[in-house]
Amino acid sequence: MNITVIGTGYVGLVSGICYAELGHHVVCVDKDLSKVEILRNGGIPIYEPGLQELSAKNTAAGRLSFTGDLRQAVGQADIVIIAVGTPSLPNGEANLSYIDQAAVEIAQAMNGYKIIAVKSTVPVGTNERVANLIRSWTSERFDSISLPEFLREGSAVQDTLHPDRIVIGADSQEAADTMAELHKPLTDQIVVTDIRSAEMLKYASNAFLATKISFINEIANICEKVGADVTRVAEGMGYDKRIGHAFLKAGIGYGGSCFPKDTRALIQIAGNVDYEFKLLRAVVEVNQDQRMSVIRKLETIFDGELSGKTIAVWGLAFKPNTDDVRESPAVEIIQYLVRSGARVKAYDPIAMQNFKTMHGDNGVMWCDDALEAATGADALCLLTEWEEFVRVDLGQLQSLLRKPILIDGRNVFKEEDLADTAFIYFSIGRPRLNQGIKEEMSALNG
Ligand SMILES: NC(=O)c1ccc[n+]([C@@H]2O[C@H](COP(=O)([O-])OP(=O)(O)OC[C@H]3O[C@@H](n4cnc5c(N)ncnc54)[C@H](O)[C@@H]3O)[C@@H](O)[C@H]2O)c1
Ligand SMILES: O=c1ccn([C@@H]2O[C@H](COP(=O)(O)OP(=O)(O)O[C@H]3O[C@H](CO)[C@@H](O)[C@H](O)[C@H]3O)[C@@H](O)[C@H]2O)c(=O)[nH]1
Repeated sequence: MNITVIGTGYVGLVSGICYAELGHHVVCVDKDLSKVEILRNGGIPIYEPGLQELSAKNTAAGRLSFTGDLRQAVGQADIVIIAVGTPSLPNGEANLSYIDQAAVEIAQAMNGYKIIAVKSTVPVGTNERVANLIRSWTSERFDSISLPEFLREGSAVQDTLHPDRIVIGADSQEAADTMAELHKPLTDQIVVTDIRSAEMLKYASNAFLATKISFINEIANICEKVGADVTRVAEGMGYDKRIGHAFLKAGIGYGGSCFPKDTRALIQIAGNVDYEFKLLRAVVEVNQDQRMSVIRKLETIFDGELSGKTIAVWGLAFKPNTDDVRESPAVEIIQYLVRSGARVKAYDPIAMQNFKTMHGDNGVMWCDDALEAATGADALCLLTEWEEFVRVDLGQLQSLLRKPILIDGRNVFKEEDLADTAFIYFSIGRPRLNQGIKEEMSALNG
């Protein structure tokens, strides 16, 4: 098959490279020519484990190429996949301007029958909108396919080559069969449905996972008050096959380019048909508040006074193994600390440059390694569970901090890790591990 993918963000790039890996001829198009340049030179504009090697292999095999020339790339395609961004508008609705623009550009480049698949996450009805737009520009035949993507950043290659399922929304049996054939080497679990159900299925999946996270975070908050351990609670719950272990890790809430925007968009999708999605509104509200749990703990420790304190921050990415800082909890936490007059020393193994580019310097002191950030700090907040943080020598860390205060926003340390240390340690929903009772704090503050 000749496949053209529009957009070389996470989804376009990873899926394009993986279709090439399956033996298809793939052209990835981006209007951002600086990305095309990086890709053509063998680079990858995002940090995603395993992607560079796969890209190099398939480019060398002559199956994969990158271009800014959408017209030519569409002209030679049997299947065109739209994978452009659908960011939030100020009211939470999905911004469809990139989708619309891509649709018009595809229409103008049509030179015969093609399948046009939308991989971007789009509100119900968007595939029809795309089809109508294309029809208004060209009389060439085409079939629309909704092809929602379920990859996770940080494990995107694995997720794409070994997906739990492929969802194909179609109103043409022939086009659905072609798409099923294309994805057959990846999984037997291919769900073929109508287009609107496929569009809804994507939002429902993300909203459900976000709900699990907010649920366990609320359980964690109650655990803190009643003396229970949320990690044991989640473990025990997870053995129930109807519940499962996944997405029950309590922490500082979900971030990233998908859950926050897609939960907001689904609330709007419901609102547009006069349905108030009360449960999802609460999920979003809980998530927003959860970010502040780190701040609340710091304020308790320092008697409400963060001004003049030096706070080390470990982790800026919204999760490990990615350089993505879009809607990362670290953004609001750092901004709050800076506003409160604290001096912030921050470190992330991969995401520091992205953070500076997107959110500016913020008066933060950027550090070259984790221990440099911790040195001389009055407290350390761990916000992303990067492996190098999990493996830190806690004895050495303790000796470098001015005060041995550790706020673990991701519950990475266990009781035995802390046993021989004098850390004043706070995590999420594990009050028995919260070392550092009020008297110790008074002594420290005094
Ligand atoms: N990031 C993820 O992990 C993920 C996973 C599943 C689904 N999604 C969904 O996939 C979509 C894309 O997400 P992303 O994170 O890959 O996006 P992104 O914003 O990182 O990248 C989109 C790319 O498309 C390019 N683009 C926009 N309009 C174009 C046009 N007309 N012609 C050529 N290129 C164009 C942009 O320059 C950009 O490089 C979104 O709807 C998102 O919700 C994302
Ligand atoms: O138990 C958990 C699991 C995740 N998270 C947080 O949730 C966010 C999202 O994590 P994850 O889902 O792993 O990352 P994404 O790359 O955003 O992937 C989600 O969003 C994508 C875009 O729609 C979908 O394709 C994926 O299926 C969906 O998992 C991160 O901030 C995590 O720290 C938790 O707090 N607790």
